[in-house]
Amino acid sequence: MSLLRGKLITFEGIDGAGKSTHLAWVADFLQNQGLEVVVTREPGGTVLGEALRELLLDHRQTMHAETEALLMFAARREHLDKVILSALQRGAWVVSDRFTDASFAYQGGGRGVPLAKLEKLEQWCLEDFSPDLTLYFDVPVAISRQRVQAARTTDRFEQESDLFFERVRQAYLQRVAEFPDRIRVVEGSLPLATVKTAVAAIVENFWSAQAKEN
Ligand SMILES: Nc1ncnc2c1ncn2[C@@H]1O[C@H](COP(=O)(O)OP(=O)(O)OP(=O)(O)O)[C@@H](O)[C@H]1O
Ligand SMILES: Cc1cn([C@H]2C[C@H](O)[C@@H](COP(=O)(O)O)O2)c(=O)[nH]c1=O
Repeated sequence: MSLLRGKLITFEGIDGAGKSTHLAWVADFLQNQGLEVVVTREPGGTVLGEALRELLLDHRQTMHAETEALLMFAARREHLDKVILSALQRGAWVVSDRFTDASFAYQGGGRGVPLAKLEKLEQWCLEDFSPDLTLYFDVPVAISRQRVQAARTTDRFEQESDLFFERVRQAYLQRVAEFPDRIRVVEGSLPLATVKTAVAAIVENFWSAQAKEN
């Protein structure tokens, strides 16, 4: 993994936190610095991953919480193999809408899958690999619910209760406390322009630090 020349930036947060809205802008910014940028998402990013996504998000499906966790990590293993590692090895920067933190938040916090089991899966699938920078968009559950319901028909996760999303949010905040150097918090409930300024500051600082190192 030490031969990787590119960087992985991940976007995290509960549904409707504003990740996708800002991800496109970040990809444009990095491209304008002359970088090759690969935009991807989880679950998904590969043919198999997108097929698993269809099943995982389909509100007609029911599955055991640990089955859900295993499918998330299966999709991630494929994503790492087919998209992320090869891109990083050739020097591209990868911007992913969600990655492993989501499994700890949704399957761990939301569904109650023991963290020790998720840690084992993470170690198995990723070994010592982790994102270089994570932007966590923090929003109160009530705001995320309003945004999702206004924007589209809801999927299997989005149909979960407010209590589920409170647990997911708390689990994300626990990840923030655990990985303070990697995960940066963005106040996603502020007006769009203010959020964009905050995102820009984080990404531009990260980019400048990397550019100075090389
Ligand atoms: N800061 C903001 N203020 C007001 N509305 C916002 C803000 N950020 C995003 N939105 C709106 O909220 C909705 C959800 O945003 P977006 O799709 O970016 O969220 P997301 O985190 O990617 O959600 P999901 O994980 O469910 O895909 C969109 O309609 C978007 O325009
Ligand atoms: C990677 C990952 C995702 N999820 C959940 C979180 C979201 O509700 C959906 C993905 O939908 P989005 O609109 O693309 O955000 O999947 C999860 O539960 N666990 C995971 O590891």
